[in-house]
Amino acid sequence: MDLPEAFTEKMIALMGEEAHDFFETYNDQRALGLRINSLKTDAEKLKALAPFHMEQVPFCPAGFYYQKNDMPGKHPFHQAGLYYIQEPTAMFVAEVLAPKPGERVLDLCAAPGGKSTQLAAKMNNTGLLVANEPYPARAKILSENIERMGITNTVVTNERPERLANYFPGYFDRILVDAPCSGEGMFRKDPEAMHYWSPGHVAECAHLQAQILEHAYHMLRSGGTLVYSTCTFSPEENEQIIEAFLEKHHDLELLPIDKSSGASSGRPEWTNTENPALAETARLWPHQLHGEGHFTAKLCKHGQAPQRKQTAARSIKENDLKDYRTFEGQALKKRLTGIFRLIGSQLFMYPNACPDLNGLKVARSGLHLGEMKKKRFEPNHALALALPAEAFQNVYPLRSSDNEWKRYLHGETLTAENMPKGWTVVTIDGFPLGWGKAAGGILKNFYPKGLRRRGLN
Ligand SMILES: C[S@@+](CC[C@H](N)C(=O)[O-])C[C@H]1O[C@@H](n2cnc3c(N)ncnc32)[C@H](O)[C@@H]1O
Repeated sequence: MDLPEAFTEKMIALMGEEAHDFFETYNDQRALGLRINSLKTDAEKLKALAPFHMEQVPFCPAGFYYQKNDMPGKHPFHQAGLYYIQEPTAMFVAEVLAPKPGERVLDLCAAPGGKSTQLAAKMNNTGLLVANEPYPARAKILSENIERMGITNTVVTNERPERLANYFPGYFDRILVDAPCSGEGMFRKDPEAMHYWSPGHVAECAHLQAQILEHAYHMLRSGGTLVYSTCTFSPEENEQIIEAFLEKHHDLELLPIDKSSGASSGRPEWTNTENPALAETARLWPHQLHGEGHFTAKLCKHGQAPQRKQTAARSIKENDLKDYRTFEGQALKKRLTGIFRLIGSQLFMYPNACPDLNGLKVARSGLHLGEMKKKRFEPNHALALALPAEAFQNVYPLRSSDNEWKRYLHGETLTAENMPKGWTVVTIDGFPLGWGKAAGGILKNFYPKGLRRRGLN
């Protein structure tokens, strides 16, 4: 691999003899990982059903290495949201933030959603996760991944961090800043990243990272935890960012990170002050474990944090849910309760802990239930993916061992003789894949047009 010359020179200056082992990894295959979605299944079930070779990632209980020929992205279980394909060292970060059910959590730089989907699973779909991404096209991908994984406790915002900071001062229990970076850990995965790399780009990223962290600081409550991470090796974007952040805010303290599963200490000697506390940060190196590489710092805020009074989001009236309730009575076995909100004709169920989101650019507000049409309700794909098969009245079962699922994911009509008329959830080996509507011996296909054929033969 033709690494940028200035990059190799810099790494040799920093690492000395160790640089040899580090550069050797660029001749190896990159590490491939998937993380099981604990909201839908577990390792035992997936191992029994899926034809993949799964080997435990040591620093993430739900994480597994797979082999190139497995191609889990092409398996229908991917569309059913049973796992997220994620670079293994990236899985370390949400383990360090370790959010708990019921908390208020912010993922400030969230697209495409690897870490957000992991955080939501760790929160067991409760509390409130705000997953933010400033670029609209990337926010859309993030939103689709939140939907695929059946996540209902998450609001996807499409905002600049400064606007969110005005809205949510002192609000969050935990914040993740998985910052845009120079991506030195991405060179094996995405060789394009090497073309963007330059010492100037590293400096630009460092400048942006410091700004983003400032906004995150203002949104963290007193006693709250902030995790900062990058997928790059440069000290300017890692230890030096944390060094400056600690100097600016004396109420921040670096917390220790468990390194027993292969992470190593941050490098205070790569900073100006050589603050020994920086050794509490963690580096995951590709020559020390199987993965591409990450940096992670965990901080606690001790000082006071001014807050803004938030108004809780209020549900629309039960009377206005009539068409939805009619649909629900026919299609679901359970009655949903929560904060129902209409955005235009689209009906959502907000996360229970959600404030009203007036004034924010929101790409997804909790569970998208469907659309209120004239005197009828049409369910959204998100609803099929958010509930287990047992929650639906009518099920059209497909098996991954047959090829029928390809026809469904391609958008074709399926035969449905002797099926009860109406909304039906299509499952793959017992896991919901999407909607169909049975009538006259056929199942009309409601798999979203935008998702059809994507990544499939
Ligand atoms: C390293 S990626 C995040 C990866 C994501 N956390 C995941 O695990 O899938 C950084 C993200 O930050 C976004 N970003 C860029 N500039 C930003 C800014 N000023 N504030 C917040 N996010 C920004 C990028 O568009 C990108 O999606």
